[in-house]
Amino acid sequence: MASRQTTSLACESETSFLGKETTAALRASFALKAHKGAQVVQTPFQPQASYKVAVLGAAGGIGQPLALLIKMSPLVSDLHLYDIANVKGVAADLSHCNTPSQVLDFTGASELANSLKGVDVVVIPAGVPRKPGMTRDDLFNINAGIVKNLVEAVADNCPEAFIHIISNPVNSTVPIAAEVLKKKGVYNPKKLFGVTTLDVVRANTFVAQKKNLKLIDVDVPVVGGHAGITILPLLSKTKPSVSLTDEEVEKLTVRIQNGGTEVVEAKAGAGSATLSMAYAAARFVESSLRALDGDGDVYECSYVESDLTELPFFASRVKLGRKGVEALIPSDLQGLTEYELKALEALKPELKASIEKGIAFANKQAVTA
Ligand SMILES: NC(=O)c1ccc[n+]([C@@H]2O[C@H](COP(=O)([O-])OP(=O)(O)OC[C@H]3O[C@@H](n4cnc5c(N)ncnc54)[C@H](O)[C@@H]3O)[C@@H](O)[C@H]2O)c1
Ligand SMILES: O=C(O)C[C@H](O)C(=O)O
Repeated sequence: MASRQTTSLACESETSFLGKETTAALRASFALKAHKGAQVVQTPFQPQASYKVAVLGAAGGIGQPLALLIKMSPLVSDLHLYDIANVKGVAADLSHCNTPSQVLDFTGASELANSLKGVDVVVIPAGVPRKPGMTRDDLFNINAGIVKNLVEAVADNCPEAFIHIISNPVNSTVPIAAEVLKKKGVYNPKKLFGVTTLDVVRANTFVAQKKNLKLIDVDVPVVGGHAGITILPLLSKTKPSVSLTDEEVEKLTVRIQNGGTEVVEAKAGAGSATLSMAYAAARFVESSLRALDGDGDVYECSYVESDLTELPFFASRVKLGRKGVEALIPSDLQGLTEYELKALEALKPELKASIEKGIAFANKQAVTA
């Protein structure tokens, strides 16, 4: 939950997930030429700063709409799109949007290193999605190796970058990435993030619908991890504070935990959440860029190395700054309801096992030089 309101696109108010100033700048960039009578007036547009963002898995269901949303950010000067196939057309298409960033395409392992040179933020949605009946952990066998290889390349080519891991199972792929970075001697826990923003986006949407609140106002912290019961929305910490019956809490919690499965089932074999995920990931990218740009008031939930519980990785609200995670926010975990405390204890064994599975996988693999 970014401290600036981030829950709705610009249509509802001046403020969008891109932030008020950014939204205004974006509008300006969409209207570079304003017609004033017969005269064409150029509206100058200056990005506030210029950051390079790489998307690995950019031709996929998440990658394409995510690339579009990142292309709309005035904070981005260069957008690098990498995939093992089909990325040339995506980049050609996107490059025709008259927003400031230049788009470059990179196809296949031989172009991976170049896609990462000088990059400030790397977003990784590469990998296979779920089909009905599968758990996120069922993706481990394929996606663990993909994430390992990509993070090795990140370590070699842009070790200072913020790394956003989207590929599932996030509960395990983030610990895998950490181990890979450690083996390469470049691990900075402040810059490695599991993207759990979609859980917050869902929680905000479902609570606002249930309580008939303006979406833009609702902010629910979601902690734990990103799979089933490890997703723990702290409804008692909702802002503005809402009054919910025990039955409402139970129903909302289960719906938020099953949000991904809801989409997987509706798509009936054609993949998992892509559009809402792209929206959520773009919000997290924008928050990271604002933090890099010196905004001192950026907060998001993310799955990071943590000492808030006995688990080495845990999703919580974090303060983002130029150097990555500036602080974990412990206050959300204080004064929990009995329901939340029980759910927090219940999620720990599953999350612990997923973390250990990721670490064990990474440690039995050879590091690619
Ligand atoms: N963190 C979350 O909240 C969240 C939400 C939705 C989906 N996901 C996960 O994101 C991942 C991607 O989902 P999707 O719907 O975009 O899948 P998709 O199959 O549509 O796209 C995946 C893309 O990754 C590419 N790819 C595969 N191997 C690669 C490699 N080695 N290097 C680079 N690119 C590679 C594919 O070519 C494809 O273009 C899945 O693992 C899914 O479970 C996570
Ligand atoms: O549910 C999935 O498999 C994709 C993603 O993790 C989601 O929460 O939508």
